[in-house]
Amino acid sequence: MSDILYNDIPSLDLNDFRSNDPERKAEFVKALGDAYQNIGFVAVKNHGLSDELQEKLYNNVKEFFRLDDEVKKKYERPDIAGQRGYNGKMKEHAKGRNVGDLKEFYHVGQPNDSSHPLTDEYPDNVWPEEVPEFKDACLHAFKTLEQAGLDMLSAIAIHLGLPENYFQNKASYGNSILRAIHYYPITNPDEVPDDAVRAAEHGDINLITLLMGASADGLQVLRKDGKWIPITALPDQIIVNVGDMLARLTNDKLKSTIHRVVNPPKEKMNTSRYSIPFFMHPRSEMDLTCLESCIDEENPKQYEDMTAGEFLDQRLAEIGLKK
Ligand SMILES: O=C(O)CCC(=O)C(=O)O
Ligand SMILES: [Fe+2]
Repeated sequence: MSDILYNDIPSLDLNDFRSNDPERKAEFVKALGDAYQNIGFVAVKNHGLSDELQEKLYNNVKEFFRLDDEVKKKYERPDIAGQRGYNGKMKEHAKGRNVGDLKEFYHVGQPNDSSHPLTDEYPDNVWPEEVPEFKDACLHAFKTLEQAGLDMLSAIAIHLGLPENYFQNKASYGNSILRAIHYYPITNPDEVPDDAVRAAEHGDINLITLLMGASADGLQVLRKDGKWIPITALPDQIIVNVGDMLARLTNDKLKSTIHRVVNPPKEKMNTSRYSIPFFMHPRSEMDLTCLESCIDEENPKQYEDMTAGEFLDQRLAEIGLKK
């Protein structure tokens, strides 16, 4: 299985897993496990986000990014490493790089829930007063993607031989982030640094990422033979990929595959691209120590023991968001 070179990422139907038909469920888990041990990415339909919700979300996100930079800057929160609110152009760079990405983005985190004991762990969300429906659309998408993510993690747990509910109390009400990204138009390509790109190659930090909007050109994944494969999701699919936290926990049995967003050709540099990833994080206290079942003579332990919170802090410093 691990020798296969995919030309495209596998497509799955989340309703197969959500059905009570043991055969459909088992086939879903098998296909997911095979894909995650190989290329680390799948495309998934029946994720629960309706067309109406996606349209409402994108309309509000576009309206926000159309505001003047001076207005958007009111919503910056450098004191919390930009983990809520607006992050300006070229602020973030991939680990190991100095040049910032050609993007601006807005972070929405776990909403406060006074009935939850962890509510004080999370900073308050920031909402733009100029776009009144932004809040409602983001929170609705957050909760829908969180549920889809929990279902994906149940399937991953089964694949790993863990109890189906292994991730539930670790990843429900976790430190997840919905990130609305605007890859802004470049009117004068000569003005940006030669090596600046929309999103330089990177692995995601979190457990899994659920990505809305990969139907637009630009996203590519690095296949293990070194070839970049363009991702072309259908409009009714989201992309779900393994992040570095899940790779750590599984001692790289599940692959956090390097990916990037390339610039359009010069004549199209003055166009926008939007995407909305949901970075599914566990609660900060989750222990990411490699699972014993993923360590053997052929696969010696790759990572030191760390909690999710410690790993996140380390990475935020490495990508320029935390000083
Ligand atoms: O914009 C995309 O299609 C992907 C973005 C991404 O990889 C990220 O934000 O981690
Ligand atoms: Fe990413």
